[in-house]
Amino acid sequence: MPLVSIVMGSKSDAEVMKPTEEILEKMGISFETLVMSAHRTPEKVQEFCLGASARGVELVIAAAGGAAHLPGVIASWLTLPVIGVPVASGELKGVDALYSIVQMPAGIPVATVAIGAAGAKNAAYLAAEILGLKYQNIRQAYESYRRELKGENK
Ligand SMILES: Nc1c(C(=O)O)ncn1[C@@H]1O[C@H](COP(=O)(O)O)[C@@H](O)[C@H]1O
Repeated sequence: MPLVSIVMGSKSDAEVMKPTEEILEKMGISFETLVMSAHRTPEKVQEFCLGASARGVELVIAAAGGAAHLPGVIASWLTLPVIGVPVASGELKGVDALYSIVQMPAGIPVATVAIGAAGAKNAAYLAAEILGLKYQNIRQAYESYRRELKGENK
């Protein structure tokens, strides 16, 4: 059973989300990667959301570009933490996605990270921080990464 669901609006977002998968793997966090769209496949989104908690999912990382409603719609169905990753797709280069994801109405938060590669990485690190509150092995893996990072930047 995966702890984290990485959900993206299109197969075309997959490349951007590779670092997220790599970091989760490194931290020993089980995950699944799914493609679904609040616009194109709304029933699939609903089905995913209704079943997520029962399947043991504890956190969702949702990536989308353009009119990026997917993270917010997922957050509206769930009471699990949702981290939103704005993808730079199309003419507005991710600023459209950033604004769509970050400007949620009060009560339905989406923890929004930066556009693109840095955001995709930070989504995984933030997931490790959140899940590390409950899982000691994840906390240790994340703390070990932070020590490494400090060493590299001395
Ligand atoms: N923002 C959304 C949603 C959604 O929010 O439900 N569904 C697809 N998309 C985004 O459309 C962009 C272009 O998709 P295509 O490359 O498939 O045309 C992608 O970045 C996707 O995340």
